[in-house]
Amino acid sequence: MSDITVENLHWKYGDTTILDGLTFKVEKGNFYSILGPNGSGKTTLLKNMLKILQPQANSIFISDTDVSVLSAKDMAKKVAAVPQETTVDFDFSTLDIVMMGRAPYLKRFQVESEKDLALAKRAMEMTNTWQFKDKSIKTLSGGERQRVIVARAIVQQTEVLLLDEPISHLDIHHQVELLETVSYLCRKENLTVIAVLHDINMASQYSDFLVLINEGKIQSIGTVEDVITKEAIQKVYKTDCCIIKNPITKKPHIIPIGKASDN
Ligand SMILES: Nc1ncnc2c1ncn2[C@@H]1O[C@H](COP(=O)(O)OP(=O)(O)OP(=O)(O)O)[C@@H](O)[C@H]1O
Repeated sequence: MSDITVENLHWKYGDTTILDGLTFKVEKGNFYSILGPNGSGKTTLLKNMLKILQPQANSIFISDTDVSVLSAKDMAKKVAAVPQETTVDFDFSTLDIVMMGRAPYLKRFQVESEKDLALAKRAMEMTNTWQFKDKSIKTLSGGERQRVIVARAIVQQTEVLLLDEPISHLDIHHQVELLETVSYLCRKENLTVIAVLHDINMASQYSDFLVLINEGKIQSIGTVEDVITKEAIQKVYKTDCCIIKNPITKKPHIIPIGKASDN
């Protein structure tokens, strides 16, 4: 059974159609990357899935539940998110920020337990952030903060993790570390991951499946070999490329050659 179903999802900003009847299914426990050019609607899709933007009824289902009717607290038990912008304005300790991931499970005025602290420690060790636990979140670098927000998402213990360009501020070491952590969660904890990525080669290496979006529509969905084709890159990104097999992982690896000609 599908874990997430998106069915004929539309979204407009004013009179401008951004999502134009998106329909696709996501299978539980897999790593999906969403690819597509700037402005194609990837973040708008994620915001609908998180109910930051209110989706129309019967357009997004998680484990057969229509998300449009879920309360904020119930949503937070099902879906965790790592947003594109992770700046925090408050002077909280890093550990406090991660512990906020437990909020959906606490009753009013209830304080966190030893179990909550153990979950936070585990998540921070997985993301290599435990050493920052007493530091103010405001003093961390962009990349360090990103990993802390991933730890907060992990302690939320949801079925689904959505990440919007999670590696855009990270150096290559931390990009690999973060994607390996997320892949590990998929495999070991049956977490369903949907990540918006711009780096096609990283997406190819770490994803089980890809969803390619163009102008608010699904261009293609499938295995990395199905989706990463010369023709699709040329059509969607207006870029000529050659595609080789990564000699180690055997996954498709694109090498851009130049801007595609207009005809
Ligand atoms: N609040 C808003 N009001 C009006 N238009 C918006 C708003 N947010 C986004 N848009 C427009 O919606 C379109 C899709 O934006 P979205 O952020 O979903 O694209 P994206 O695929 O995530 O792009 P990128 O790769 O550049 O992050 C863009 O044309 C954008 O300008």
